[in-house]
Amino acid sequence: MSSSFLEQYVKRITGLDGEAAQAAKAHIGNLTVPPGALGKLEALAVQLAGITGKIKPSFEKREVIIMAADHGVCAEGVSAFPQEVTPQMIYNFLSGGAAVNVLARQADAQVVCVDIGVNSDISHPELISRKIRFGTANMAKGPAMTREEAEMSIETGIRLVEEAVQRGVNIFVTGEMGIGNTTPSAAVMCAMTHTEPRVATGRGTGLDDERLKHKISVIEKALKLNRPDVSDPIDVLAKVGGLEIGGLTGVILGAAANRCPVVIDGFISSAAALLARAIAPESAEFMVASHASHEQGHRMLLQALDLRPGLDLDMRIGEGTGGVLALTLVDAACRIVSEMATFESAGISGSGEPAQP
Ligand SMILES: Cc1cc2ncn([C@H]3O[C@H](COP(=O)(O)O)[C@@H](O)[C@H]3O)c2cc1C
Ligand SMILES: O=C(O)c1cccnc1
Repeated sequence: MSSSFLEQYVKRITGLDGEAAQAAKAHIGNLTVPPGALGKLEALAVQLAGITGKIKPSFEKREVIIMAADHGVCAEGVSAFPQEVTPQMIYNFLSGGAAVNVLARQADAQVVCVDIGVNSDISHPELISRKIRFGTANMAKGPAMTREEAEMSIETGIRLVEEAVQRGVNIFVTGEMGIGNTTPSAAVMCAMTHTEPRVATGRGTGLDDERLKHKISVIEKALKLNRPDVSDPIDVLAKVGGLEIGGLTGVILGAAANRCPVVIDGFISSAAALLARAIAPESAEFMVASHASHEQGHRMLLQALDLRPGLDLDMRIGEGTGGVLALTLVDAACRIVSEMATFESAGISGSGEPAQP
């Protein structure tokens, strides 16, 4: 990494608070259920304690950051939808009508939409304009962007999180919009996890068999042509990534540096998580997996991240939808530790005592 900002910034990211995590584990062990019976919710409660240093945390101020950008590789016909859907959906987000808006309202989360690289001029009083360039270049013909632009995208995500933390936000959800973005996400996954494109690549918005085959060949071509240095996440991002993927990498790093949980949405967000972890391994400890997307490759990607998703709803849309839905699991984990009775307080016999004949 050559950026001195990033190099300095990631030094702030340190691991979980082991003492708080241990205390939460001990507390959960006393709750009125058989040991371990609350499954992943217990693990989540322990993680949240380790993240915040509090046994009974709560997350009132939640934000889903939707990074929006376009992709030059769309010229190869890798998406079932045209590129103009990216700005059209941005206006939909800003007027509250998209799937993520509905689910965010249910979860009481604020939706923030960022133009980090949309290929057209868009303006709206509520749109955060941080355009780095008008879409990436076509990675099937050369690098998607320069190293400087890749670094700038990460820095943009970090700065947005820093501003949000100043406003009191204490949990983040990753979201994105960018027609074509399952293609660079699959390419990033291939590079970072040494996976074959035919395994990592899915249908995105709904490609048929023939177009899926073509998408796989475009990703193979892009990887062969650009030869991303797999030991250098910024090089991978610059050569075969996307501006929103970089922005989300920054959101994850920013959340980790501020000791906030960051709920990882679907396939695109998980590709960003791979990059964040490669830049700062301890950032992984702040990630909460939301759902297993229906997109091919996502389960394998989550496995590579060592993340276990809480939800499995066959969703394949991104935007942050799975992430905001999973806030209910975060709330559940928080409520269990703060509201449940213990064996002692409820006067219930623990498993250590012999059963009455
Ligand atoms: C109407 C509409 C709304 C969306 N919301 C998220 N995506 C999702 O689909 C796109 C990725 O799929 P692909 O790589 O196949 O283009 C991204 O924009 C992603 O956010 C949408 C896509 C569409 C068409
Ligand atoms: O899992 C996702 O994030 C996803 C899947 C398909 C299309 N867009 C997003």
